[in-house]
Amino acid sequence: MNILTAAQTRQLDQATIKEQHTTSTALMERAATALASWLLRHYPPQVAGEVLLLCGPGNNGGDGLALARLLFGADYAVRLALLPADKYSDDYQYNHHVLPKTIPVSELSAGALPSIQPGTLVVDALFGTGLTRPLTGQAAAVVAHLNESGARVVAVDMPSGLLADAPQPDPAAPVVRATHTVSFGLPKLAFLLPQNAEFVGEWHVEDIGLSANFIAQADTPWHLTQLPAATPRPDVALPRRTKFAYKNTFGHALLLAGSRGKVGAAVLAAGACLRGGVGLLTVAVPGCGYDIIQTTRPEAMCLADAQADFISALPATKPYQAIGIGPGLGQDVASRAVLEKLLRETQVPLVIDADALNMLGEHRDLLDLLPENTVLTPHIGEFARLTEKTKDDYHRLDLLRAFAQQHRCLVVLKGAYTAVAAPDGHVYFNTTGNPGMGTGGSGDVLTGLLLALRADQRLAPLLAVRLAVLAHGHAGDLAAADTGEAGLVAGDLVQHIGPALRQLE
Ligand SMILES: NC(=O)C1=CN([C@@H]2O[C@H](COP(=O)(O)OP(=O)(O)OC[C@H]3O[C@@H](n4cnc5c(N)ncnc54)[C@H](O)[C@@H]3O)[C@@H](O)[C@H]2O)[C@H](O)CC1
Ligand SMILES: [K+]
Repeated sequence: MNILTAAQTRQLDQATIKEQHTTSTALMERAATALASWLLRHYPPQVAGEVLLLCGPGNNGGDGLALARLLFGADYAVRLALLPADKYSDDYQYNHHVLPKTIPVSELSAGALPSIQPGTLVVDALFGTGLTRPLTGQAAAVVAHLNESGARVVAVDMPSGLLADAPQPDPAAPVVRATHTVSFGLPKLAFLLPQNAEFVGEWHVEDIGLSANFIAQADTPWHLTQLPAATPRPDVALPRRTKFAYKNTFGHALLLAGSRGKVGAAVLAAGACLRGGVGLLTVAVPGCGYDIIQTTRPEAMCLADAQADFISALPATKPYQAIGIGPGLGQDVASRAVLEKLLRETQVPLVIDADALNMLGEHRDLLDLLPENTVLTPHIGEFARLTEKTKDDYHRLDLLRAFAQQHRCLVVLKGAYTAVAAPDGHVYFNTTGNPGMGTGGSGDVLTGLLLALRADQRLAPLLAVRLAVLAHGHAGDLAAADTGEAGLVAGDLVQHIGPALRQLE
């Protein structure tokens, strides 16, 4: 699914109105109805206590007014505080006009602040995607007051003060710190960046029947990767295996991994690759790992002991459809020699992770040798070593897109919403996974899964990478359902890859 900019969400409204022969007021009613049903589910009247709705002068405020009317009808105790402005949108004025007269409304006078008791449930309908500049004056004072009040805040569409698709021009300007943000149709880019989490809180998207055609054709570099069951128009799915498919279809992969004390990384990556459906797997580990691989993963072939010391001589790479290098490899000179040889000599699709990534970071001239559609899987620290350190998630996204375009590679930037950057500069945010996956070996499992899907001759490079990231996160969600997030270990991910992949078909 595409992620739209603030401007595109306005065009989406217009497209929906035209396509469905409806009106902006009717769209607002849909938004308010979705908000009311969300509140009924999460904060029913007996739990909510009094609901204070803060309304701004535009359609975000209009949503708040319409919501107040609906909540009042659903037996909530509601109170309104309206921010004065020199102009109000038409839909705002309509909803203000039809407000039941018995709802207490305080039209805040210039400079006045609403009275907010700690624990009050506040609906933030001050500003949404129409925000064009940092909040100042009374709007800023109201937001600062709200943030100090201890109230639980449900933000309508956006936490007021945060831009939907760009960094804050003034980091000192106040932004609502919402407990929940309830948006419409699809998430904003801002929801997917960790630095905004303190303002967005837990985000939710309600379907209000916005034009799926407009969303699908919108020209945007930002996209979501979702489980097929989670979206009406899945854009990724794992093709079913036909009866006549055979081992070669699913490829023969080579995994170069492991070193003394870090053979476990090779075991996890090998397990994930096998569970990921690879046809054949050959693992090249140093001598110390040979017996361990043979016993823990008998399905894998292990380079014969003499050859297994691949640090000196890279095995012939012709028989393989994909090669993975990095998990637990170590960064000694010999490993670098193998990586360099691999980059210079083979055109086989590569998945480069962990220690091999760090070697690229230290010897950036090697980046010029990357074959097209090489998959790199850095976490934020490894990506900084490949590009530059930054604390700004927006700047990091720019770096990510530029890097993928410059090196024509697929970069999997691991994080809360793992972002896959493609050589054309498009970025795909993953929507599966949980914090329990921040556990040792989780990255090795992803590498094995990427290797399996890159070896699958039916999958184009970008689809293979998006599916692997989606399945990895989903395996984590399935595993956490059993073990809890704290109890989750990387081996559990491997065990749940099969069931996870089944739900991608
Ligand atoms: N498709 C959808 O997502 C729908 C969204 N809806 C709601 O509409 C708002 C967007 O409404 P809009 O009138 O464009 O703007 P806002 O209400 O966000 O802002 C009001 C107004 O405020 C002015 N303004 C901008 N920045 C500032 C500032 N820093 N200080 C003071 N005033 C400012 C500017 O003139 C804005 O126009 C969207 O968020 C949804 O809540 C529809 O209701 C349903 C479909
Ligand atoms: K808002």
